[in-house]
Amino acid sequence: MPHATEFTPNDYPPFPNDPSLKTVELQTISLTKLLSEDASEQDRVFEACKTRGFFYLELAGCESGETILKGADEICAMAEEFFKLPMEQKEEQRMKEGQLDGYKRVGATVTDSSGTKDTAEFFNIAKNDLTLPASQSDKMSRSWPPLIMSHQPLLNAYMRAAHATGLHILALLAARLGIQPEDITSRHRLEHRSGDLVRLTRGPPRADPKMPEIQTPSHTDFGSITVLMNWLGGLQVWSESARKAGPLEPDSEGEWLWVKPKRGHAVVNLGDAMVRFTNGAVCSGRHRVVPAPGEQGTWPRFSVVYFVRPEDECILGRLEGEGVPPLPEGEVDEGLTAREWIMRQAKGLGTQFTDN
Ligand SMILES: O=C(O)CCC(=O)C(=O)O
Ligand SMILES: [Fe+2]
Repeated sequence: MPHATEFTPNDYPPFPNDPSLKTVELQTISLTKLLSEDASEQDRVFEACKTRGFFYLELAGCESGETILKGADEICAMAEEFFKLPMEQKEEQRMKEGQLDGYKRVGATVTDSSGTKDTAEFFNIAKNDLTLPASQSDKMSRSWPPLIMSHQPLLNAYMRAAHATGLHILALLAARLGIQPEDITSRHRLEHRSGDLVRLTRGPPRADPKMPEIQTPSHTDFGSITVLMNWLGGLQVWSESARKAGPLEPDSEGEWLWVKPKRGHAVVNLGDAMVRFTNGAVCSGRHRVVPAPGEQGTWPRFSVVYFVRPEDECILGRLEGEGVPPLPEGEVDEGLTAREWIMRQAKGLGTQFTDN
């Protein structure tokens, strides 16, 4: 029996307690402690970012954390409504060539070199549009559906909290690497154009108990830092930390490990831009999404992701800092802008921008 209301996290069964499911051990970092400049919490986050590039962020106890925690539930209820709209209405919001925002239907992305299609749909909502004051709605890059516009205050508050949280973490990593924190913050100004967005994703229940359908294919995130809220299992990380970007297949021996969802916590991970800025001092972990294991897999899986990305015109290259390794003799940065990098990676991930 399909579930009539799909996003009901209080009804979800727990992640299975099955020793054959290998899970990853991630550090749990308190946002409240980070915001109060707790040095040992900063040490732990720095360590997590130098190794796997993934950690749990405990959200309770501070205003921005509570905004994310409560906001994600409300945004997810909205996402359920959005994905229930007739396909023609969703397709009106289709992501077109050269765009990062909009709707991507099931199957628009290939997940492997033999062309297997993805099974999740997502909707990307642009930070630059939803954080505009109401008097400037005419400056929006597209006409967002009424469902989104009626939630603008919620999305605006969420985006600002997630952006500020991400930047706080990036700035402290910079400081630990001897990079001027302003060298990071000046490249991620909220009002400036960037590929920042909220992504709402819906993956269907597991169709085949053995073969995991791929909801989101293997990738590293393109931007600087990602704040992910999810309620069901399904996210997996590649066991070997790598510092090389690029879809689709992992380039090292290893295996997929489940990331257990943890109530009250975001999953935070670094993206490729931070690897570039730090010339590999920190890691951008490879991950993918499959349907949740066990009983959890009978539910559709939703996630709400905020991507903090560098400003469009920012050059992705090594920043100066005593903890940042030098480029090899004779090597220079490619000089790509963040926009060029993100568009290139989005294409490489296999997103097809076709009408069919
Ligand atoms: O849905 C998730 O849990 C993560 C999705 C993801 O990795 C992405 O959209 O980049
Ligand atoms: Fe991702």
